[in-house]
Amino acid sequence: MNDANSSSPHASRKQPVKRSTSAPDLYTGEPPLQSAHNTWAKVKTDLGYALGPNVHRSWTGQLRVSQANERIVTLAAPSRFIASKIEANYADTVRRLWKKHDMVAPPRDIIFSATNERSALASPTPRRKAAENTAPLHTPYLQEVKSDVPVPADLEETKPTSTDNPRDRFTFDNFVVGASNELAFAVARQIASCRAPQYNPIVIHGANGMGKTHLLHAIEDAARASDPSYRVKLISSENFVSAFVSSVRGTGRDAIEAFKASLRDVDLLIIDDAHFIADKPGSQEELLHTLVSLVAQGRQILIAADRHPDKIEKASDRLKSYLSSGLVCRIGAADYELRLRILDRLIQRRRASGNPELAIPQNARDHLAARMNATPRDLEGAFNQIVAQSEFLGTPITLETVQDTLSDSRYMAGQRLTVDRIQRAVCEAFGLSLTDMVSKRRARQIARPRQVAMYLSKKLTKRSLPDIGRRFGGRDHTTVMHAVKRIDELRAVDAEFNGQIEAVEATLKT
Ligand SMILES: Nc1ncnc2c1ncn2[C@@H]1O[C@H](COP(=O)(O)OP(=O)(O)OP(=O)(O)O)[C@@H](O)[C@H]1O
Repeated sequence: MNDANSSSPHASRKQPVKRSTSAPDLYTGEPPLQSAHNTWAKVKTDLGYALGPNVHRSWTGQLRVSQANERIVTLAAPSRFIASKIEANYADTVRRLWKKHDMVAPPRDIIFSATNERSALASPTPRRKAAENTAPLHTPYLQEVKSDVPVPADLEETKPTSTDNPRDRFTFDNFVVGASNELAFAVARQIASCRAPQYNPIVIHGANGMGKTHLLHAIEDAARASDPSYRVKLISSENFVSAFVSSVRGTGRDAIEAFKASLRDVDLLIIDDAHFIADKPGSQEELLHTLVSLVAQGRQILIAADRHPDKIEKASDRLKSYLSSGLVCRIGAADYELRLRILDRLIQRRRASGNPELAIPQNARDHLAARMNATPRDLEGAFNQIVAQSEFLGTPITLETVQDTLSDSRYMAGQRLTVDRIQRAVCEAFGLSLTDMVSKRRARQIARPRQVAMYLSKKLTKRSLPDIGRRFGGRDHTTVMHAVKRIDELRAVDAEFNGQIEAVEATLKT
């Protein structure tokens, strides 16, 4: 469990641990290549949102994991041209998302190479072969922690530059503060000051893409900078679950004790995406014990989740009430003003990192901020799409190009709808709980709104009928088909009912 202690710089300095570069992942027990494939699958999904489907399909979507060891993951593109474009424009995003999905033991470097896709995927090539086949374009660090294991000479072609570090982006300075996030921001600054906890545990919640992970990383870095002896651990709940499960499956009590020690030997424990732990009772119990024990010792706990702890279905009542017992703060939707300021910050950053000439006229900015009434992540995705298009095609950004991109993209809130969002909107409109929505109950006042949600899911998302059925308590696709048909019929004959559905649709599109 060495990595679990890696948040203590002293620990790693005192006892440098030499490990085989092909050792299994300490938390999942998977071989590095398998682990990299799994992480890449998650990163790819996020890239589709972050960069937009078109950019992703043309560039990052063409990457494949070709090699991986504990420290270096090589992503291979079909050609050197594509690899170099990705390195120049999207590497930062790939590295940041990789770190997000592999918080516990991220590789130190991610390399973009041009290589023969098929042979690279067929099997991990020996090092010499890698030197022949791959042409790494860059080797930036994913984390500053130095390893005592020498980097293979063939992979140490170029040295990192400080601007390559994705963590540079997730700072307090880069976080734009507005009415919807000022409480979370103030709380984050307070936590990063490493003072004795005033509130404990602290929960920051908000919908996806609202900046929770950004704040968590900012806290982690600022706390370490302000007091290097302050031990901070930031872990996603997914990694918590994997680590816990492998410790339980590991060899005897030692593995479990090591797991516990790794999480309890900290001054600040930060857990991201806590809602993922919801339907895992064993992990929930362990998490609760960890939190109680740390709080009792005066250690600070910070949890991020996509909703208020009370609303995390399938979380135990004890966990919910414990999480709600400290300070709970919400990051709400960004208003127009905030979106405009985030956009300005994105422009500044792009100017500083490779495109000093970048110009977006005020009317195009206004349009972008006004239309992108979704999350900061969506705004960033649309911005990346517009800027990439202009950079690749060498055309200026104008109101028309922005309008064109937005109308032809999936960035608008209405097109990024999820079944979950639709279910929540319908529940709110029809005064029903989410538990009822996905329950087996067939009372009319529950079954009808459920049908409405199924109907809207079919109409407004790209999910298949079986997929939608699964998200409604494991129902069959024929049930969804029936719902779609029934709601269509009712809309045609019942104006009031039709009006209700139009109102829900309108809410979903704002
Ligand atoms: N207030 C803000 N100022 C500047 N950038 C922001 C702000 N809020 C979010 N962002 C940016 O939006 C993107 C998404 O943020 P982040 O990943 O932190 O969201 P999240 O709430 O953790 O989402 P998820 O729950 O899906 O993990 C990041 O690139 C982040 O830097």
